[in-house]
Amino acid sequence: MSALRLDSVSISFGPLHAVEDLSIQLQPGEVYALLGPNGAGKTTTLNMILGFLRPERGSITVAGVDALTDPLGARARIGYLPETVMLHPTLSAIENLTYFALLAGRKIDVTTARKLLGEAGLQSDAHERHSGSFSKGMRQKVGVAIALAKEANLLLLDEPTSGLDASAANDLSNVIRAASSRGIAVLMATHDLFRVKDVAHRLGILRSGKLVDERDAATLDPVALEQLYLQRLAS
Ligand SMILES: Nc1ncnc2c1ncn2[C@@H]1O[C@H](COP(=O)(O)OP(=O)(O)OP(=O)(O)O)[C@@H](O)[C@H]1O
Repeated sequence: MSALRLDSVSISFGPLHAVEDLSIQLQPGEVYALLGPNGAGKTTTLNMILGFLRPERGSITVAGVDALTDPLGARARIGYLPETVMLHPTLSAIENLTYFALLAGRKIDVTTARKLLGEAGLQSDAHERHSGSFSKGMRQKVGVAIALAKEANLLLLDEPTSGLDASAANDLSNVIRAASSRGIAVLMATHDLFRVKDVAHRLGILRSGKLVDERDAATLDPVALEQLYLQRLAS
């Protein structure tokens, strides 16, 4: 069974075709990078998978659950990392994680919380500090732990490395590889071509809401990937 399947999905905002006839399929453990310039439709695609937006046409299933007829069931199988992770500033990393995990229906103890934060790359001396003092990279690591806590079939990552330093971005690559090796599929919307080469198995290029190319990432070296990307945006 596919971890994610989009068949001929389309959505418009007034006269704008934000996503048109988009079909993508991810197998368990597969890491798929959705590339495209600003306004290409990447976030809109993630929002349709999450059930925040309803496509006008097409179908979406998450681990076999129809996301259009059962959006809550589909969302229960998704761990989502938004571009900007919002935490309660007066709560510690552990308290934020246990709180948001509970909202998602999972009760986790402190030992599990520490383990998840460690897997996400947050140093142990930050686990009990108030998150109000955290850098973007640290907040994002708590967000990763929250997404992992759901034990989802699919991780959706929106621009996961934007604004991160090289070390934090590398930590994120490790998290993605570990999730993939446990059979979790990962769909990430990104502009970060280096990260795509680093972790993705497959990539798709969106332009004006249409998938204009799809490749195995292993077939391209970083220079060829950049050339392909620029060509597809120009042609
Ligand atoms: N709620 C909305 N109402 C009207 N237009 C919208 C809405 N959401 C997105 N759009 C438009 O749909 C198009 C796709 O936007 P989207 O945010 O999906 O692009 P993106 O590829 O994620 O871009 P970025 O890389 O800048 O995040 C854009 O032209 C955007 O202005």
